[in-house]
Amino acid sequence: MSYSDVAEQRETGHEVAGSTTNPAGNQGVQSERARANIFSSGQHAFLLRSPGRSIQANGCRSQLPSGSSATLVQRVQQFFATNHHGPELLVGVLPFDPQAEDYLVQPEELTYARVNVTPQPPVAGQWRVERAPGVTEYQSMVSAALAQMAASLQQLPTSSAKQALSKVVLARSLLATASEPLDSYAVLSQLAKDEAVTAFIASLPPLNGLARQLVGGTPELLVSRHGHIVSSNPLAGSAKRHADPAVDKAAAEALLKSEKDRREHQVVVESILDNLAPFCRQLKAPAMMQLQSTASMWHLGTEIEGVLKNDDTSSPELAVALHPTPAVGGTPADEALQLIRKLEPVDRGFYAGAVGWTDRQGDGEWYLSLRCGEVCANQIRLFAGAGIVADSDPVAEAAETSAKFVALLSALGIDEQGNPLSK
Ligand SMILES: C=C(O[C@@H]1C=C(C(=O)O)C=C[C@H]1O)C(=O)O
Repeated sequence: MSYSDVAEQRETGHEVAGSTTNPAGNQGVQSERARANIFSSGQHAFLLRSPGRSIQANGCRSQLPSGSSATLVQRVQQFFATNHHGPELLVGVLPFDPQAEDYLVQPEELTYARVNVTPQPPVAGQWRVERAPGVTEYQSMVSAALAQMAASLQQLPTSSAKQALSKVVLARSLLATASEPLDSYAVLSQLAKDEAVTAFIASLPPLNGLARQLVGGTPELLVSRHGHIVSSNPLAGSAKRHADPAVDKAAAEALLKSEKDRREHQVVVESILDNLAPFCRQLKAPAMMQLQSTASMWHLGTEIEGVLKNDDTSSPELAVALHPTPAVGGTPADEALQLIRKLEPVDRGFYAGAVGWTDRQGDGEWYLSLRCGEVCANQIRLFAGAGIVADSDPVAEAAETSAKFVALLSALGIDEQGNPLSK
């Protein structure tokens, strides 16, 4: 039985037998304490809890040989063709940069049962936060991107204006250092309070012998494949949420009407439809973009669904075809990528890449790794980005990145300066 079958049964309320598999054939859903211990023990661990589905994978039975996105489909195919023992599933992370190396493993054991997470106190103690780049530098990066877009448009004859650089997503990062080691599971437990997001923890390749994990709560589905159904839920165009319901509603309405945000969103939808079309015999997206929200942000969103032409098209193949979408990269993708490499001072690593799983049948789910941080010992590096289009305002774009940091910073119990949040 594939993961999709199990998840489908869960969703429809049927009892699921054998929700945990491991080599000894043992069954059982772990206690939350046991789960938290796994995440702090340094062994390989993976947890993905989306609004409808959960998957938890512990241990590393074998690692998929790492490589760039160009070889992912072939490596995954080869893996399932030659590995016959253990769970028929790979879980892990794809980097933002398609030329960088991914990190996927076949776990020792799997749990599909709904993961309930009890909020635990965020890390206590003192924090120091360093910005890279600083806010003023970020605004200069946005101005540089705007200049590049104008130049790109000027260099092309009017008939080719569509090929000009029209969107680039620029990110900034915060390195937060605590006075004691960080507990990724406690950070996840705070993020998971927001039922609108897909909460995740994924082990990353160790750095200088130290265990690292990516922990986050993402609102965005890059792509999923269940049987012959393909789904994607791109978000682009954002506004901060407000405690006052009237102000919050006004912010949402203004976002829905904003010509600049609608254009920013449309670019993403078009790119996804163009890239999915060759794989699909049916493909549909609603004519109108919708408002979608998390606890701290409003977004413009579109739910895209397609029917595959060929059942051999796997979820890694679809993820590679789409990534990086202009929700996290830009358009044209290559030019945007070059500009990101040139302007951003900190390598994105696995931020704005994807986190997810694929099984032997090719089913799988890949979420964009957003609203996340890379945890190592007593540090966490956070990233947040904003889509820059022709009439972007550098000050407003910097403010948008601050708003996107709120989810993670609140989970840590601090503000952007590292001061404790008042209760
Ligand atoms: C890049 C991020 O978010 C992406 C960019 C968005 C935008 O520019 O409006 C909205 C959602 C995400 O697709 C981020 O959260 O860091």
